[in-house]
Amino acid sequence: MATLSFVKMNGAGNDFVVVHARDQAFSPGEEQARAIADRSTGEGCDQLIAIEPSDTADGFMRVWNADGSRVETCGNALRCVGWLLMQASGKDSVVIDTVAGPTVARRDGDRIEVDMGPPRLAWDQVPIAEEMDTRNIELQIGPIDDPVLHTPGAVSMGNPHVVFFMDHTPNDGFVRGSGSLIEHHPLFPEGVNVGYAHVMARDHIRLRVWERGAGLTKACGTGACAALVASVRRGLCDRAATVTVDGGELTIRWDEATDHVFMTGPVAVERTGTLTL
Ligand SMILES: N[C@@H](CCC[C@H](N)C(=O)O)C(=O)O
Repeated sequence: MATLSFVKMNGAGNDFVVVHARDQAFSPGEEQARAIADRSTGEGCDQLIAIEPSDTADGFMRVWNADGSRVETCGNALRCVGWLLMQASGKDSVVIDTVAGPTVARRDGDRIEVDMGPPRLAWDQVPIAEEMDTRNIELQIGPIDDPVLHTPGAVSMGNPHVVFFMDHTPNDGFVRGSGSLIEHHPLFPEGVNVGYAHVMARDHIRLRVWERGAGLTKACGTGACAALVASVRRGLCDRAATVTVDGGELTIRWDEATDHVFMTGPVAVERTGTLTL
C-alpha cells in the first residue's frame, strides 16, 4: 500500500484533490479516480489532479474528471497548481505543462492569472462531427419551431465547449437535464462541456456550466474562456469581461495582439490529507 499527500483546493468553487506526484508515481485507474472524487465515500471533488515532474516546465499537471475519465486540461486547476508551485518555489510565475500544452501562471495580487493560449475555432479542432460555422452551430434542443436551446457557439480551449446564449440564467434542473443530454450528443465525438451564457453587459457574463465527466460545477475556467470567446465572435461582448459563475468571479481577456485568452481568479486551500492506495 502506498500513501500520497494531497491538498484539497478550489478555484471559484470548482474543487480539486491535488496529489503531489513529483517524488512518487501516481497513476490511478478510472475506478480509483472515481472513488477518490466520490463526494459521499471518497475525498470528493470535481477533478482529481496530479502534479508530476517535468523536464521542460515547473511541473506537469494531469487531470481526471469526477467520473474517472482523463482530460486534456482544466483552467481553474491550472490556477490552483500555479499557486502551489509558486508557493513552493518563491517565484512569481511558473510554467505548467499539460496534455493540451504548456501554460504560464502568474500572481496578480491575491489572484492567479493563467495564459490559456489561443482558442481553437475550426470545427474539426473542437471537435464537431460535421463541418459547420463554429460561431453558430446547427444544434437545437426541443420542438423544431420553438426550441428551448439553439445555435450555440463552439470553442476548444484545449477541451471542447459549446456555449448557448440565453436571456436569463437557467436553474439547476434545466442545466442538469439539458446538459447531461448535450454532453453525449453525437455531434461531439469526444463529448462536450456545456455552457449557458446570459450576457448582462458588454463586459459582464453570467455563466453556468455542465461539465463533461463532472456535471454541474460552481465554476469552469475553460468554460468561462469559451463563453467570452463565443460572445465576442457573436458581437455581444468586448474582449475583456467579468464572468460571474456560481462560485465567484473570473476575469477573462482575449488579447487581440497574441490571440491568447487570459483568465484571472481566486484560489483557496480547503484542507490537506493523505490518500492510501
Ligand atoms: N473544471 C475545468 C474543466 C475540467 C475538464 C472538463 N470537465 C472536460 O471534460 O473537458 C476548468 O476549470 O476548466
